[in-house]
Amino acid sequence: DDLEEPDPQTFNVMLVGDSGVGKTCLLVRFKDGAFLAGSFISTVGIDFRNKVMSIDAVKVKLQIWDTAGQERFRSVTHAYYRDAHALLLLYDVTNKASFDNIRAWLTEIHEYAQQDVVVMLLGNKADVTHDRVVKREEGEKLAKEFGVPFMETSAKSGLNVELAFTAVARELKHRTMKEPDEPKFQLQEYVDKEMRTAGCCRS
Ligand SMILES: Nc1nc2c(ncn2[C@@H]2O[C@H](COP(=O)(O)OP(=O)(O)OP(=O)(O)O)[C@@H](O)[C@H]2O)c(=O)[nH]1
Repeated sequence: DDLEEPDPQTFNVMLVGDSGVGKTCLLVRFKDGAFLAGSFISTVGIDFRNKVMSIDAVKVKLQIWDTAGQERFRSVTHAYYRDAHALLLLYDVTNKASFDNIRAWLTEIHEYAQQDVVVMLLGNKADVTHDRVVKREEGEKLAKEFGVPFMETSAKSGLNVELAFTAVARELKHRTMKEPDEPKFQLQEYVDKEMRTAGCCRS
């Protein structure tokens, strides 16, 4: 162990959204680069995984909390909102109800989370074509209405998974370690730019 190395700054990131939208899969994809196919094991209560990332040569540690989407665990997860620096709010593009519930999730976030929490809306399962019921434009529109950044992801294909966590980590790092004359970090601009350079279709 190198005792000279200081502990990296730690940020708490919480994954929230209805049961089955893919929160656990998104975390596993990000952490292990794998996809949990097959049977769906619903999260019970809350679970977390750490990941150290390098942002502009500065190490930051994300402590990622995977919450249970099921209603019966809501009171457990409420207690964790207060300590969250960022929330990744997911819906499933193949499940209209999960999208319609986003408004209720945002209300809950306003009620329990810190006022300056970073929120990003993610439309997951973007790999699915036939069963898609929520258009990307609808996600964009809702995000705009609430003033939160948005992108579509796929835990299955890996689309934008790294980017979602990196963007949030950048925003949080920027907030805490900003140089005095450094301009404010623009999360949505960053995400759009990264998606363009990755050759991802915006049309
Ligand atoms: N096609 C596709 N399926 C996915 C994707 N992400 C998750 N799934 C599937 O969706 C189901 C639910 O995924 P989970 O990650 O367990 O969902 P969750 O949001 O953690 O659910 P709770 O723990 O109950 O809140 C599983 O069967 C996954 O295989 C994705 O990006 N694409």
